[in-house]
Amino acid sequence: MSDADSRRLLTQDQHELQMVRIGQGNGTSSDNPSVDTTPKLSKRNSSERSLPLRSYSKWSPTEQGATLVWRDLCVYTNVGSARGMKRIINNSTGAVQPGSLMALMGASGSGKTTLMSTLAYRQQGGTVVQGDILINGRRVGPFMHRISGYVYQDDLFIGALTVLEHLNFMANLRLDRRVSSEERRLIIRELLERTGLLSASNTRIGCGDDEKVLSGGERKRLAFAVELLNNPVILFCDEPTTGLDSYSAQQLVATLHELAQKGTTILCTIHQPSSQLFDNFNNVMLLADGRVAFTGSPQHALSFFADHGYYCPEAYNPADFLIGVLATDPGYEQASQRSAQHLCDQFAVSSAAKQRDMLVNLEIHMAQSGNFPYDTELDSFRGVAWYRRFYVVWLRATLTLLRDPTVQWMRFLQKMAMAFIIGACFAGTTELTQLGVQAVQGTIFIMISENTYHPMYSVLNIFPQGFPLFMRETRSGLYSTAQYYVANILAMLPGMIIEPLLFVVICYWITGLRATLYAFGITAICVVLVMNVATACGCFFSTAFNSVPLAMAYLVPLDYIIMITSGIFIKISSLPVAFYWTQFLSWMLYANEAMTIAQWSGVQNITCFGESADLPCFHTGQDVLDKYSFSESNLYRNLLAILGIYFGFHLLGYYFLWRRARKI
Ligand SMILES: Nc1ncnc2c1ncn2[C@@H]1O[C@H](COP(=O)(O)OP(=O)(O)OP(=O)(O)O)[C@@H](O)[C@H]1O
Repeated sequence: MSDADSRRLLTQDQHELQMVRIGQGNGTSSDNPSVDTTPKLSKRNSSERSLPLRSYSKWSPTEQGATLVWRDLCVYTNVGSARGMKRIINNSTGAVQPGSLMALMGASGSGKTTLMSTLAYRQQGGTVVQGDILINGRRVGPFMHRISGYVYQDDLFIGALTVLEHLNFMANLRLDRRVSSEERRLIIRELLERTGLLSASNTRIGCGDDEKVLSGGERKRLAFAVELLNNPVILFCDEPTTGLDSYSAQQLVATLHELAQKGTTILCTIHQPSSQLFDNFNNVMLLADGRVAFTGSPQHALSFFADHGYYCPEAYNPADFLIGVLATDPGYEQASQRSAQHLCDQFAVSSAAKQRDMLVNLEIHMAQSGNFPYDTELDSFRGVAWYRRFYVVWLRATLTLLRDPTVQWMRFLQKMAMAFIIGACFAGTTELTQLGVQAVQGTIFIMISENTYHPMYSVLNIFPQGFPLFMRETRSGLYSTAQYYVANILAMLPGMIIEPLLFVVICYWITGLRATLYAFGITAICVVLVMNVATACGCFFSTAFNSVPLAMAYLVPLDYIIMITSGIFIKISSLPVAFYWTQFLSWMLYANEAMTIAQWSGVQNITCFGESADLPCFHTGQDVLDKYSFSESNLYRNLLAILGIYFGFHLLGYYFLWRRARKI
């Protein structure tokens, strides 16, 4: 019998629904909730899981396990100013108890990810949540990041790191500050063993085109290992088996089952699990278009569907059957939506729904009537100090830079090659003659532009590329936007000093510019500042725009403005009034003036053209400075101005990153 046929079979006689217990094996024995009869559920001892209701005396998910309930939950998302808000989750009510492994299933687009991320307090920015979500009677809040783990559908890692390094960084950011480094090492080792990653601990995670990278299954297991670091009492997994072969998927779900048996509450969205995989779940919630079509045990799901005319054929995968009934058939959209909605209506008035509501109402009642301190357990956690977080983020950014040849080494080699080429082109031309003046000014301009354009464009990708991971980690409270931004800038800084310095050393001496320590020092300082300010400008554009092409589209006109006002192409005093302000942004102008002063200050003996006394001639360095409207007294002002622009761009860069992080 085909799936479509089975879906259309109507029931002959309606069975009375069996009472569905929410949380198989967990009897709701506490009829008198005022008595604290709950045994302390050591999270790691499944034999003590007989009583699901928490104690009334205190709030302690670690001891009692986490009971997650939600009632009348609606989630709306903003779909643009013209279309307003779209309801994605529609009056959903449900409960998951300690020790249960619940599968959240439904057709694609039914709202599984949205529901789960909302329950985990990790919903997208711009969504509006209505209704109650409680953990052991306490409304969910930022504390969820501390007591829960969330394995995302798409794994995001820094490919340059090894498995062990990644776990170390995460342990440093997530674990209590009092966990010693030896304990941390043992925790990581245990997790590597548990997730079968021990042999891959020194393998680079990789990012696809690397030679040695983790397989899809290993990446998934690494994502799990990270989430298990701080021993979460509740674990959310978004399609953890997608992309895995059946053996890896089976192993992964078996690990989840084991975890659940030890008392962890697990909620897991899953796509078309095999029958064998499906057997591991002791609870299932079925969604159709944001509504709950069923919640309870998988066996009861099948009998509920059968009661309403949908028989699962023998030897047919029950998970496929349940999802198939709720899915929209192409060509029969309205009919299949109507039948799914009908099932949702039937479930809403079923005894299974009433049983679920009892537990949910009891938890909400306890939340409203209970009078016990909530924060005692959370207060005992000591997060990592801010400077330690900063150090870890900086170290990670530095390692990433060092290991990514396209960011650091290629650029470095290219810069050295350019220094030799420029030096060779101008070698022997920078004499104290009229032609020498042109050659010196040309060398200065080339040195400035070489250290402006390439660095500026090469960092455009830095923030967009790391943005998804940054968002995920910053939302989990691992670090702040400021820590991330400054750590990344500081990680780049050594390269941004060493690279231009080597460039100047090579280029300056090959071209034969003015051989005094003063002139060389000022030139070197200017070139270092120019490279840093250009990078700061690139960072600003990379945080202000969503994509590199968009950032480039706006950066190119700015480049021209800065170049035109560099003092080489037009005398600044003759700029049209409308463009007069542009010179204040031009670090090329400030650097050009400072480097020109360093080359020509105090020079008295420039040789004139021999042939004609009528030709214009620079006799002294002052003549050269006058030609460009430069003034010796501006030297230090120029250096300070470049520094000012540098900080200005970074402040703007930080501001835009902060703004984007807040919006999403
Ligand atoms: N930010 C958003 N803006 C507009 N629509 C959204 C947004 N987020 C989710 N949706 C819509 O809400 C519905 C539910 O999305 P969700 O990702 O929760 O479904 P899902 O069941 O997890 O799907 P899948 O199994 O394919 O991952 C989809 O129709 C989706 O297009």
